Amino acid sequence: MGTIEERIQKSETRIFKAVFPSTTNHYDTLFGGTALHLMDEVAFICATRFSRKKVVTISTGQIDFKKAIPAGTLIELVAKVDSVGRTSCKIHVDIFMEQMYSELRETVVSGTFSFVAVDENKKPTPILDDLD
Ligand SMILES: CC(=O)SCCNC(=O)CCNC(=O)[C@H](O)C(C)(C)COP(=O)(O)OP(=O)(O)OC[C@H]1O[C@@H](n2cnc3c(N)ncnc32)[C@H](O)[C@@H]1OP(=O)(O)O
Repeated sequence: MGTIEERIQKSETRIFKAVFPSTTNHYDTLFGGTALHLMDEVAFICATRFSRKKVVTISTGQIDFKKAIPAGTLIELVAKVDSVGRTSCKIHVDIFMEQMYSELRETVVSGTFSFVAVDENKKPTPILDDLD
């Protein structure tokens, strides 16, 4: 299955979304709760692809909303393993905002999510067990 570093590279996970009005609030910007939902989802996919085990969210770190994300833009969520413990791993997520009709791209939201690998009894189990 490769080294930890190779698994971290291979499990980097990216999702693009168009910010349509159905996802925005009354300011015409992406609703914060929707951003959190998408971040938890991409972090979950990344942790799952990294460990190839059942994982559950145990905590979130600080989430920084640096800029509002207007309707009519594109966003890319990028999740990457930040650190690895015995049964847990921490995933860093950035949301990049892109204009549709120019190359302008900037980081607008960042945060971390921690996951624990669980066994069939829902108890913590080693996050990796088949390292080369
Ligand atoms: C994908 C989803 O939608 S999941 C839904 C939301 N999440 C859930 O429902 C999870 C509910 N929580 C639980 O079931 C339990 O807390 C479990 C199974 C995750 C952990 O059980 P616990 O007995 O509390 O875990 P334990 O104390 O042994 O710690 C396990 C790991 O979590 C880490 N951990 C514990 N608390 C935290 C925390 N607040 N933040 C970050 N890591 C933590 C520990 O350091 C340990 O990591 P390590 O082995 O890498 O050093």
